[in-house]
Amino acid sequence: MIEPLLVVDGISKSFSTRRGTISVIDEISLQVGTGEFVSVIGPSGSGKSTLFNILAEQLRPTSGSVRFLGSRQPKTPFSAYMPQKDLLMPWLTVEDNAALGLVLGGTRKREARDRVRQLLSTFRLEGREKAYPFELSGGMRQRVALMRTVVQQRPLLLLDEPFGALDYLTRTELQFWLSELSVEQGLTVVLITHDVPEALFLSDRVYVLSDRPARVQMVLEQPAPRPRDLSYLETEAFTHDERLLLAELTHGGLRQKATQ
Ligand SMILES: Nc1ncnc2c1ncn2[C@@H]1O[C@H](COP(=O)(O)OP(=O)(O)OP(=O)(O)O)[C@@H](O)[C@H]1O
Repeated sequence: MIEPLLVVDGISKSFSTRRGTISVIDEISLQVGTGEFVSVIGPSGSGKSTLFNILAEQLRPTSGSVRFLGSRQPKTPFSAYMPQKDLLMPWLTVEDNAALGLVLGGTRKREARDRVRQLLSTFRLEGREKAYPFELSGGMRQRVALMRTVVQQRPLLLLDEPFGALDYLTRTELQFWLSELSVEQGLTVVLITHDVPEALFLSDRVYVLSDRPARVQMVLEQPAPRPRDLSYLETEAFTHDERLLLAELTHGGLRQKATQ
């Protein structure tokens, strides 16, 4: 039994607006164990970012509970969050951009740079530490942004569509790399994605959300050992689950819309 790190128990979230109260999340429960890779996939506008903001302790649920069970450093958040956009500062070098999260959290610049340098080869950025963002490819920029998140050594990583804006080949290359990295570094990850193959390829478990208000519509376990390689994409388990998920997300969504 994998030690649970995050336990989300029946959380709901609603917002008061001028047009009344809107319910965005409805009784979502999920669990993430130490070292697990979990994906959350759902239709656009279903409430994924709201869920992430709750997991990142930026928002409180209206009801239900979120428990973080791993130990955290005093006064630091439990998770490190990588948003969709890389948010690299154009005037900072690769190493200073990667160190920024640590520096903002109070680590001295020198120590932060040292920690970043130890990760440069893992993130395939050796020799590029003095480069500026405009000198980097899209894939490199995302690796810098991910390094900024990983170097903080928080118990939980929250990745919000990290490869959504990249071209197909770069995205695929980074998915393979992230699969290896997450196992090598023992990362515990929750990933938001719209990309069905990405969710299945990377994850131990995929939570499929319904249209708003988001409920857990389906949970797909992916028991094949990680990291996976190209051959996993040809397995019967993968193609079966890919079809199932696509049907759920398209037909399920359409069915719901038709009855609303
Ligand atoms: N602070 C807020 N006040 C009112 N409504 C909000 C607020 N935050 C989010 N919403 C609404 O909640 C719904 C879900 O938004 P959210 O950004 O969580 O969806 P999402 O699944 O991440 O969308 P996408 O996939 O398009 O990024 C939207 O209808 C949004 O307008």
